[in-house]
Amino acid sequence: MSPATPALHPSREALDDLEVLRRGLYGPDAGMRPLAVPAPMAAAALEAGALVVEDAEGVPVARVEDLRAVERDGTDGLAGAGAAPEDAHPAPVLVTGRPVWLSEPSSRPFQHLHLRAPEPLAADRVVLVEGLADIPSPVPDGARLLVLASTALDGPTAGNDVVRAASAGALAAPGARVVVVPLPPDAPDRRAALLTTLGVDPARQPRPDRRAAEQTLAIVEGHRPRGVVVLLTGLSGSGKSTVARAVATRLVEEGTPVTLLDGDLVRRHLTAGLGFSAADRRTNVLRLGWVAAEVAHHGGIAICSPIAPEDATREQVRALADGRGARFVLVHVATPLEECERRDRKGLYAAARRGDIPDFTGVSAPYDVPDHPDLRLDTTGRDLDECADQVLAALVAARSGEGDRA
Ligand SMILES: Nc1ncnc2c1ncn2[C@@H]1O[C@H](COP(=O)(O)OS(=O)(=O)O)[C@@H](OP(=O)(O)O)[C@H]1O
Ligand SMILES: Nc1ncnc2c1ncn2[C@@H]1O[C@H](COP(=O)(O)OP(=O)(O)O)[C@@H](O)[C@H]1O
Repeated sequence: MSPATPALHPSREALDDLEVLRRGLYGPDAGMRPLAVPAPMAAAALEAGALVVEDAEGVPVARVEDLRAVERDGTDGLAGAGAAPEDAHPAPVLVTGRPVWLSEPSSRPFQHLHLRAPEPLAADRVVLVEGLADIPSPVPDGARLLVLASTALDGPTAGNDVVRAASAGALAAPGARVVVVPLPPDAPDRRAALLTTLGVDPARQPRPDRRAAEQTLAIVEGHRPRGVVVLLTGLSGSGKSTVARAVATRLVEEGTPVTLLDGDLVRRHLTAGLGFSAADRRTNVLRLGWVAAEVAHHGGIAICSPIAPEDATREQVRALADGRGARFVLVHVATPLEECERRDRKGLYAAARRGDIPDFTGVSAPYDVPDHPDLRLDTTGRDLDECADQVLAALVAARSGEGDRA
């Protein structure tokens, strides 16, 4: 029997690099950069001959075939092999291979601006933007603002600000356009390959007018409304994470901070070690609810997307939010089981039906349908933007007080 293929969750920089490689933006001959893999996982992966790379949401984005270990200088060999056997934390092993692309990576802020394929950018009009100070003021008409920065949902990243500011500048310049490439930092080789592919000569770039560049970014401060906890509950595959990410993305794009507590991510960090017994699920959802209520207590917006199968536990989360002076919005993502099972994005229903995953919600574990959610959303055949609009409307209503219950 062939050994199972281990799954790695690499750094955001490594995922960014894979995304740019996948789009062909480093040129046709570019290969994969080595990935740092914990030593025990590397040993298992090398034995299996392959490694699956998953993004932060657990979506498999690539399978690395023909796997081999490389030394830090790029030569073949088992990096870290010199670590003493008694070392509890042996150095990570660098591995590389041939990537076979799987699912599209999960969406993120400004994804619609990402360059998806090598494309001539009218080199004489390109302005390279690697930080706020590179954004000319005013932006020349017809400019192509090529932003080399990573954007992300999790936490304030400088990249989000840079893209927002570039977009603001481009709005005022007829014919100007912003394109984003999430180039990893400290990768001069990759930067050079990208610019060659796009036909951009950095030596011929205009010097940016650094005057008042930071002011390009309009930060709306003003009155701070009350915090909100949004709990999206529903079966696996119903669309909780996808809708939650879409809502969070909209908020980030308009400059509103948001904390996204996705079921899978929470289980990897905050509630690592818990299983899927009824008791463990309760603990999982309550811990998540507690953190969300803390975020909302300080005026923030927390969007949570666990299955949260028990009505009583969901009501406890409501009480936690109430207790911290925050508003609570319950969204039932009511996509029927048949549709969730048809989607089966992660292959879990098939495994549950085979009996490989016990206590699987909707198949072999219960789900209490909420009686009176603030919003019920069946995503079957629905446009994601419409679903996000509905959740946003409920969120905005709650934030402004309209959504309060007696
Ligand atoms: N037995 C079983 N039942 C349901 N789900 C399972 C199970 N085992 C693993 N998974 C995966 O875990 C994700 C659900 O975790 P949650 O923390 O949201 O569940 S719960 O609220 O504690 O019930 C769920 O993710 P989503 O598909 O995003 O909902 C599954 O990927
Ligand atoms: N309107 C929609 N809203 C959300 N997801 C949708 C919609 N239409 C189709 N889908 C698809 O359904 C799947 C939902 O998966 P996911 O968001 O991970 O669900 P969950 O987090 O509930 O397990 C994704 O593959 C998504 O592309």
